[in-house]
Amino acid sequence: MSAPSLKTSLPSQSATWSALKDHAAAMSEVHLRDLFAEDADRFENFSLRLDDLLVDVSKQRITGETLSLLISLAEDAGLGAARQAMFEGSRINTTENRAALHTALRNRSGGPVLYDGRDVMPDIKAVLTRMRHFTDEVRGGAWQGYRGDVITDVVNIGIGGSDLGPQMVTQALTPYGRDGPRLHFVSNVDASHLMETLRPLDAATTLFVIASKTFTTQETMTNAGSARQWFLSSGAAEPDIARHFVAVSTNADSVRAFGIDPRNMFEFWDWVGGRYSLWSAIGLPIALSIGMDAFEDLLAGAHDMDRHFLQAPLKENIPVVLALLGVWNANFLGAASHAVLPYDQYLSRLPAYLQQADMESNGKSVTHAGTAVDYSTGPIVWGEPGTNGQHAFYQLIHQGSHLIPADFIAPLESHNDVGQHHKILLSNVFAQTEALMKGRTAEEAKAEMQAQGLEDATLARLLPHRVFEGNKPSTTILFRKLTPHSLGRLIALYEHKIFVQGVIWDINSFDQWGVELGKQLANKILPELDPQEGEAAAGLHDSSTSGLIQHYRAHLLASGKQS
Ligand SMILES: O=P(O)(O)OC[C@H]1O[C@H](O)[C@H](O)[C@@H](O)[C@@H]1O
Repeated sequence: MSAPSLKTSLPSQSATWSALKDHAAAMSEVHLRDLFAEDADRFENFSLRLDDLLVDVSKQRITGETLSLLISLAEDAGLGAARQAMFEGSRINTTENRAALHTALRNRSGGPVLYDGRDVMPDIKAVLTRMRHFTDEVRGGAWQGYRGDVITDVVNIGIGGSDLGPQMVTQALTPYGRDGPRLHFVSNVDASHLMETLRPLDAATTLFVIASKTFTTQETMTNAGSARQWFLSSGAAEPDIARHFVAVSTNADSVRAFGIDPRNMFEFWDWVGGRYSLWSAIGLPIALSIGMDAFEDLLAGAHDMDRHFLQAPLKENIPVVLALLGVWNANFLGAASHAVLPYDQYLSRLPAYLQQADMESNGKSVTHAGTAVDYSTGPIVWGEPGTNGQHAFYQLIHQGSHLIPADFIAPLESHNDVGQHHKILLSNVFAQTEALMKGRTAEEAKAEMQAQGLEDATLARLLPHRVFEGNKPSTTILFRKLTPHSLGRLIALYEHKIFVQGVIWDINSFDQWGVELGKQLANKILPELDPQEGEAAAGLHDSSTSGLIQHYRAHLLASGKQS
């Protein structure tokens, strides 16, 4: 299918956008406390469910009218057709002329998915079968290292989408990975990352997964080359590389050129975006850790969310509603950022994962047609697990000068049912969302200080500091337990949320041209760092960049490390 046609006007020029602006102005004096006071069923009226997943949006600054207007905005944007186009393999990534078919990777329907008239499902299934065979062999001990040992450690070398997804998921599913090899992730080109990871490892029992969609990424190729050297310096010979290096890529030629046998390559395709690729062979480290059955549960969880996203009416559609609330908060209430606060230590990399998923997707300033937008697009995504964040940056969320909508994410059951820990954890989730919503009025703060017996003068001095405005929006996402299935569903929920926002803002969520310039300049500067190259840096750059280059070259000369 070809790309959808380009729009000629901005969404901000629509009548619905104006109506939303008027509505936001009318809502500006309304406090969340009033909305709860007016509607005893607000929780029921503004929470969404899918099986054991509960998404409570009642603490968002919305009314029924807000949601209706936002749904009109989604309809104006042609969300239904756009969603269909993505699932059906249209080339919705218009600047790279590609589809974004990550949903096919987890398609469990048994039906075909056509791309350019060809069903992609047989290729997907073939790779899944190869992944099953390989991971069974490694986990079962049939795959042996060059000295006949079982593999005890797997090092994934990749960056961005070839690192964050597998790393976040592997960590999140630690309880399911106890019978698999230990997983390590090396991404940074800073050699300290690689060397500290390799230091305790034995080359004879270590398997490297070189993960790169393009197989040209500077960091990954540099780390992979050094890992190969480390491996060979352990006493292994060139032919032993076949037992210890596998590749995950779309680029068979470069894999071969690197010296990895294409039989040890797990393929994926250009219609899988890097940040949407954990469902493909990029998920190999996940499958090595938790086993292929559990990996397929992860896919099944994502597929459940895909079906919900495709089928549920817009106002009951969880990714759609979360996307619309993000638009409301960003474009009509002025929020520039969005906090992701998982109350689950296993999900500690979720904020980092969602930073790439969201900010690389929706950090754009022109529409599909190339017109500059006059509204804000993707928010700054950040966060840390609770309760840690409460003792660090929550102060700013409660009393700072920025409006920071937050997602609180928590399972009802812990994998470590010890004492009161989980109840304490959940009591903090509920308390934080309540405090953010309600705040503390001057009367309440005064009464509390009077009860503490503070003198009038002290009370008057402290009062402004002890008042909380409240009215801070949050969403609470609860589910029974963190499992491969519930995690797959949660990730797909965020993927679709990001997609819907891209549709509303009329931006291409699937390219990342902004990353290119820095890469190009780094490649240009690298040879200039060599002091043997004369005065290479002079005149080629601005005075700051040249000055920094010269400073480093002078250091190399002075320290005698010329090359
Ligand atoms: O998988 P690779 O081709 O090595 O790419 C790794 C990453 O690098 C790029 O800079 C992109 O911005 C990311 O979207 C991508 O995930």
